[in-house]
Amino acid sequence: MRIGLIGKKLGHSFSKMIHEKLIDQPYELIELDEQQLVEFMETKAFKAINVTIPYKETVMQYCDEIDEQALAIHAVNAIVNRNGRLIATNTDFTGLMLMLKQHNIVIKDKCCCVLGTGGTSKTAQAVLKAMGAKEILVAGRNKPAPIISYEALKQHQEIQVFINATSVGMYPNNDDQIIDLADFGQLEAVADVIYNPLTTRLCQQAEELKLKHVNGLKMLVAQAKAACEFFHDIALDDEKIHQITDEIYKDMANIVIIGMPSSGKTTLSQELAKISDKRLVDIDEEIVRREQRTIREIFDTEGEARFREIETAICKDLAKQTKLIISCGGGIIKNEENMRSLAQNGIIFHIRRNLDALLVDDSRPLSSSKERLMAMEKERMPLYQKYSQFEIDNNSTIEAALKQIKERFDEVTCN
Ligand SMILES: Nc1ncnc2c1ncn2[C@@H]1O[C@H](COP(=O)(O)OP(=O)(O)OP(=O)(O)O)[C@@H](O)[C@H]1O
Ligand SMILES: O=C(O)C1=C[C@@H](O)[C@@H](O)[C@H](O)C1
Ligand SMILES: [Mg+2]
Repeated sequence: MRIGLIGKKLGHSFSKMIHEKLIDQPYELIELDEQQLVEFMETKAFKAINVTIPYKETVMQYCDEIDEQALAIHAVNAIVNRNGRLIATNTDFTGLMLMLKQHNIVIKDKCCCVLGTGGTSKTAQAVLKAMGAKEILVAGRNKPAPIISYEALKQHQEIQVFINATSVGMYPNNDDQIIDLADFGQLEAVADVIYNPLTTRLCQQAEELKLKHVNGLKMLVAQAKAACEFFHDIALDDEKIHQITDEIYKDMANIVIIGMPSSGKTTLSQELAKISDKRLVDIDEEIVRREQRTIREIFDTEGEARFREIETAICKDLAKQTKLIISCGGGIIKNEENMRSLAQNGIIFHIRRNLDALLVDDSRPLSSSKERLMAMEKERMPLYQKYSQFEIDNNSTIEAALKQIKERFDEVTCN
């Protein structure tokens, strides 16, 4: 009997990967159109299923028992077939609650606001209620009161916690952000249900403002863990949630390599690619490939400003992808926007090599003499440091630098 996830489009789902890490049992992604759904539910030819968009409400009519939470939310995401009886629950509820608790996001007696009015918003509202929120505000577009418009939200200075239950900021619209967190003086924490990108703009701003924040990957894993327990009637350790979230985070994350010209970025990126299953891309090479001309030609004919524009466009495009090793041009840090984009899915390593070892290169206008390199280092070093999570000393062997990168990468956890 089958176990898996049903939904309309499942190409991007992580559920198979997560469930197979939770328990040694096959888990299928089962795409169904509306017609196929009816047959699938009527024949009950499954042992247990998760349900995702757009069928979380539709499946309710086939269930024999639906628990209180799922009824209150009016959505089901997990169904188990017990001798022909379909028993249903909503583990998104459990997942979101676990995620908030594990990140010490206090809800009790707080004024909370859910962004969005769809199914996930209903789940979030139910969780906040169950966790004892003092007040639950809901913001949405073109909806009558009590839904608050995004424009009017600023008037609610009492908000302490936001939960983003919209898809604003989700791939491929990674630059979008639904509200400006700086408008809210009492704000303590932000939870975002989105997990692609790994860090949304909203979470990036929360980080800048030193607010507690958490992304949707943990919720996804936590709801899968609850579903797995429900399906197999077992109890799993909560620690599994952290462990699997971190594994997926590291698996998906890009490794971004920055540093001064000739500090060793390309060499180290190539070595890294040999020992990982991430795909190597070099932004400078990508520019040449897409533009069909050399960087020198772009500089000479259209100037540095135009080169930087092209670099930013390609950088943003690559930054949206996952599982890459991105070797950057030395000047990538000149534009803050580049670094914000790269940080959404990336772990950024700064390769540091002593000025004496850097190559003077006549053919490069910006590093054509020792003096120019020195001036460049003075200008850029604070930026390399500001934008990197880890600094890697590359003054010994390549192997030694590679070892540092591997060790630092192993330490990384999903926030
Ligand atoms: N630890 C090291 N030991 C010896 N040689 C090194 C070391 N690191 C880098 N190099 C050498 O320095 C030169 C520049 O390295 P590489 O091309 O990887 O740098 P880069 O940062 O990619 O430079 P660019 O800014 O041109 O892209 C290469 O010849 C490389 O072999
Ligand atoms: O994308 C997915 O794999 C899922 C998303 C949510 O709807 C979950 O409720 C569902 O169990 C799995
Ligand atoms: Mg290089």
